[in-house]
Amino acid sequence: MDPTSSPDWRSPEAIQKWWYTPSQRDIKRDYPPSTVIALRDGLFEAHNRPANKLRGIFARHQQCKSVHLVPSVIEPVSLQMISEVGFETAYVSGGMASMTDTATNDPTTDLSDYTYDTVPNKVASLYRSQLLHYRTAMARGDTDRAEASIVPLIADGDSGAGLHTTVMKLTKLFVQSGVAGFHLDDLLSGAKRFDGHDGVGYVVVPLSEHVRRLKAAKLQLDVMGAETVLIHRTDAMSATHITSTIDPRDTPFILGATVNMPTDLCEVESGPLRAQWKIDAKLATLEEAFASACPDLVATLKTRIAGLNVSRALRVAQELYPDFFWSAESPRTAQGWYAFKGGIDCAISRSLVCAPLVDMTWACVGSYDPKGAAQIAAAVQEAYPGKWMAYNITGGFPDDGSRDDEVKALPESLASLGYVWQFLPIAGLTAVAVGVRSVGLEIKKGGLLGYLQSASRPAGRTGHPSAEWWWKDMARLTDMAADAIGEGL
Ligand SMILES: C[C@](O)(C(=O)O)[C@H](CC(=O)O)C(=O)O
Ligand SMILES: [Mg+2]
Repeated sequence: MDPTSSPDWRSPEAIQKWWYTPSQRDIKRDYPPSTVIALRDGLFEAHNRPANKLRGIFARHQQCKSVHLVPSVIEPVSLQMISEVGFETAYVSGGMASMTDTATNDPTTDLSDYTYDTVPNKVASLYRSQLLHYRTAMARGDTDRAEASIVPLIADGDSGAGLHTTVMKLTKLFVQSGVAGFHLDDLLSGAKRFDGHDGVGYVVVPLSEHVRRLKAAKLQLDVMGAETVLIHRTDAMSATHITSTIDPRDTPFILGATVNMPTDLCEVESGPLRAQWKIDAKLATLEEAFASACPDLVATLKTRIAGLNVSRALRVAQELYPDFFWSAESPRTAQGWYAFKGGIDCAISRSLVCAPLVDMTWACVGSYDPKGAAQIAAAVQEAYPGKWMAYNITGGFPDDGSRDDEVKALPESLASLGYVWQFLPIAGLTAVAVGVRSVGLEIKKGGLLGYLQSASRPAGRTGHPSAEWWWKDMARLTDMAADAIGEGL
């Protein structure tokens, strides 16, 4: 039955009851059901089956203390292969989408500067390909295969593409696309530098802005009656800058100059002068700077600045010790960004604020750090026992010098820390590259026979996308439709 035709669709009591169900009861909401009702459409568009399936998969892994390790997928054929070899979920990467499918067709680096329908469109085509595989498996009477074709997709929502209205539109597109879960991060879109030039790496937004992204997404999910899994991602671990100092929760991580420099950073030329400026300015957080300037009063400072943003905290510090110098303004970049001390403490602090707003937390890492993974897990699990957690294995890793036995044991060790989902964001692209290259080389070497031996016959033996599936299973459904429509006479 269409949920929108039920009186529950517009009943505050029914929404409240839904919010008490196991999938919803741990989410903190600050808005009443009446807001949700006011924003509701008269159409039901959520694909809750994959979302609920995903919830079941995570719950099972949590119960078994295992972690679900999955690759990403970049197109429908890979997705089907992923499902056939037994993966239960798949990741749809923004970075990989930006290299393969953007509205302008220009492959680019991973900057989330593509139009915000890019990843939802990718998800939609993958999801709809699953439905085709579901139909053909059912036509063969293979109900298990049909069910296994529905692989819940977890997608990259990047930074939400804008302020709250855009986040809500993006969320709506994701829900319409058939996504089972998606993540939103705390980055400033398009601002990454990959070479660390001038000390700029990842730029984060204030925690309050990230919280607004997550709340906007959850509100939209509520509006649509969607069970979609919402994932918080923080890039705090790699953050070097922040766009604003307004949020008191960011105070411990804002860096300032402890030396009163004759120029501000943005006034000096790029290059060596700029690098030297940073060395001379001796950057430190306000508390670190105060601890070395006036160690006796640091305990008092800590109590007095709790809950204050840096501009208020600086005033307090200068009341306590009038000679104290510290400036968050002078190290600002030409773009106006503030210097920021990213790292594990910041990732933990952000994860703890966001955990109650979402189903899963993820602190994005550039390489595997067992100690860091354990610290984050311990902090999140202590505050929110049973909160689902994700871990990514990105970049060059695991070919980073780790021993093979360490790499092999990694999923198990993550599982023991409480992680339930571990994913390989660029594996989909790498797998296509390796597969196509190896078949291509066989064709070059062996001609037609090379193709038969390396591609066509193995595909025929393993099922899709074999000629049999193409010409028989799928064609049978098309022919059935033609028969049903008849000759038009
Ligand atoms: C996970 C990620 O967001 C992605 O788009 O796949 C990227 C991956 C990468 O850049 O290697 C990320 O980690 O930011
Ligand atoms: Mg991404």
